[in-house]
Amino acid sequence: MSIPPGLPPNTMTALPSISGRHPDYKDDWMDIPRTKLYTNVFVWDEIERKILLGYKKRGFGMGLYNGFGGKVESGETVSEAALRELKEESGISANIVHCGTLLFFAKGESCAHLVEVFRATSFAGDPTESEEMRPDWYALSLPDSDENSRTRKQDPFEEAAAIMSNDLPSIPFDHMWPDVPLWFPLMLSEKRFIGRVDFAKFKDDATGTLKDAMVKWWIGTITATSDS
Ligand SMILES: COc1nc(N)nc2c1ncn2[C@H]1C[C@H](O)[C@@H](COP(=O)(O)OP(=O)(O)OP(=O)(O)O)O1
Repeated sequence: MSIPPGLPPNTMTALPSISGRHPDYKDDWMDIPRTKLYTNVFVWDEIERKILLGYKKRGFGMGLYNGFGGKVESGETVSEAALRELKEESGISANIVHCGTLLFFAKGESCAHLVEVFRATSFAGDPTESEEMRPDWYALSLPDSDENSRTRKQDPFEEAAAIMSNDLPSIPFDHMWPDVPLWFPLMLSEKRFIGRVDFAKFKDDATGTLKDAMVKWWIGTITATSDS
C-alpha cells in the first residue's frame, strides 16, 4: 500500500508496514477538511526502565494516558512547541529527538490532528502535576502482541533484572488512544515512523455507547526522505 494522503509524500518507508481496517469499514481514507499541527513527547529512563506518561484531566482525550503535548502556536517551531508543552504539562525539560509524524482523523470532525512525536531519554526537573495533566512513571514495556513477544529480550536474567529494577505499574495501554500499540514499539526501538489512522464511531458492545474506533490505519518505518 502506498503512503496515505495527508502525509509527507517524498518519504521512503521500509517494508513491512503495518496496515489494517475495521471489518465493518469498507471505504477508503476519509477526506480531511483541515489539519492542525500538534506535538507529543515521550520521556523514558533506559537504566531505571521507566517511562513518564500523563493522565489527561480535561478537554480532548480526557481520562486517557498519553505523552505530553498540544497545539503548535503561531510563531513557534515544532520543537519549541514540544518543549513548551512538555514543561507546561509535566514540569520537566528534556533533550528531545523527533521520531515520528502521525495523522489522525475522526469521521465528522472539522479538523485532523497532525502530530509530531518526539522521544527523550535524558531530562531535568521533577515531574509536577499541572491543571491539564497528572504525570506518573510506568514500567517500560511493550504492548502485548505476538510480534512484540517474538522480538522481546529473550535473556531471562536481563528480563528479571528489568522487572526487579522497579515495581512501577505497567503502561496502561487499555487507557491510551487505540493507535498507540501500532507505533509505540517503533518509538522505543529508536526507529523513525510515519502513519495515519482514521477513526469512526461504533457502538461499544460492553457499554452500548458510541465510541471512537480505528477504522483504517497504516504505519511505516522511515528509511529516507528525498531531501535527506
Ligand atoms: C485521536 O488520535 C490520537 N492519538 C494519539 N495517540 N494522540 C493524539 C491523537 N489526537 C491527538 N493526540 C495528541 C496530540 C497532543 O499531544 C494531544 C492533544 O493536545 P490538546 O488538545 O490537549 O492540546 P493543547 O494545546 O494542550 O490543548 P488546550 O487548548 O486544552 O490547552 O493528544
